Amino acid sequence: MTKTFPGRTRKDPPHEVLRGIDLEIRRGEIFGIIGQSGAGKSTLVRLINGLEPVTTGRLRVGDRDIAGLPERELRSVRRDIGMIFQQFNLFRSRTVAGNVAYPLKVAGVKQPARDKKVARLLDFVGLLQRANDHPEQLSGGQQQRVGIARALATDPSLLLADEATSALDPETTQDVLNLLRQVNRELGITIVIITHEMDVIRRIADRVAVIDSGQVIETGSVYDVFATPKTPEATRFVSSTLRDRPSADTLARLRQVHPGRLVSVRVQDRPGFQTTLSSAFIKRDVEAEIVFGGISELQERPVGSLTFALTGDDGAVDNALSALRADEFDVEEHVR
Ligand SMILES: Nc1ncnc2c1ncn2[C@@H]1O[C@H](COP(=O)(O)OP(=O)(O)OP(=O)(O)O)[C@@H](O)[C@H]1O
Repeated sequence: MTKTFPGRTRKDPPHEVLRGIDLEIRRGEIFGIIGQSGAGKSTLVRLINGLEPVTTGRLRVGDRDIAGLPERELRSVRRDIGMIFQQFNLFRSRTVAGNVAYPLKVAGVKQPARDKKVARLLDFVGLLQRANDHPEQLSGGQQQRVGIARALATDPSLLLADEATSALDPETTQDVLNLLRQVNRELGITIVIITHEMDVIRRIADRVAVIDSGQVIETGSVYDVFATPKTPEATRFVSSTLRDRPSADTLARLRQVHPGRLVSVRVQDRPGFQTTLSSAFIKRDVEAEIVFGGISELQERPVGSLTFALTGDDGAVDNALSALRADEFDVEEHVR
């Protein structure tokens, strides 16, 4: 699908914000959408939610094609979608319980069924004791928990989280992500999480799409995108969280203390990875010293990269690198 906004004035050209978007989000998964500010993430959320019409193409939510649906039917699509936001968007004048009760009231749920449901939701998010407090008496993480309880009130099958942890500190972020995982695993709710932080994707998502300038430039399992990013943009996002590649400053420092050629090799989850790697150097009398690196685990498989200073005959180093590349090792030489 595509989305184009008209120019602000008649003279301004139309603004094509999303181009050729071709995505499938599967029922029951946690799907991450990552991109820089302005990439078009929020617009995509507004399309999925039926708040903005797509310009061309099709958009199916569940078993309904929502492109071109009349407002009345869109409302019923929206009832099946919960939303949480960066700034929580709670009513300040209502209590915690009042905030969670609100969508139920709108849906016509009468007391005492409403009170019962609110209590169950607050218990689920761990805030039953705070039911009568007002949002400003709660921490940011607790306010987002209220946001989650409110989003779940109408039993949606899809939850859209737009930068839901961007206003939170790292520890609180982890708590909220744990709660979202619980929502997904225990209640079977599909979650679409929009973020500019690769760390959030790494911690929670099953699959991810990287969007850049309104296009999906990469999509796949979180492991695959982390282990073998294919575009410079995805590589940048991955490095921002794994910190497994030396920065330009670090490279300059490494060059001062290590005489050899500096080469980074991406870690792969395959049997004999390390043996094959080291024997490629040993066989050719190339000395390979690890000078930088980071290996971590993702979905219980190793990811990361190792940077070597290679010393030996120049031709032998070239041979070793060619042999590794031929064996599908991802090798990057840091040329001066
Ligand atoms: N109603 C609109 N009319 C015209 N242009 C719009 C409209 N809404 C969004 N845009 C433009 O679409 C582009 C993408 O915006 P969007 O908010 O979707 O990006 P984003 O990836 O969510 O970024 P951020 O994280 O900063 O919100 C921006 O250039 C924005 O100016």
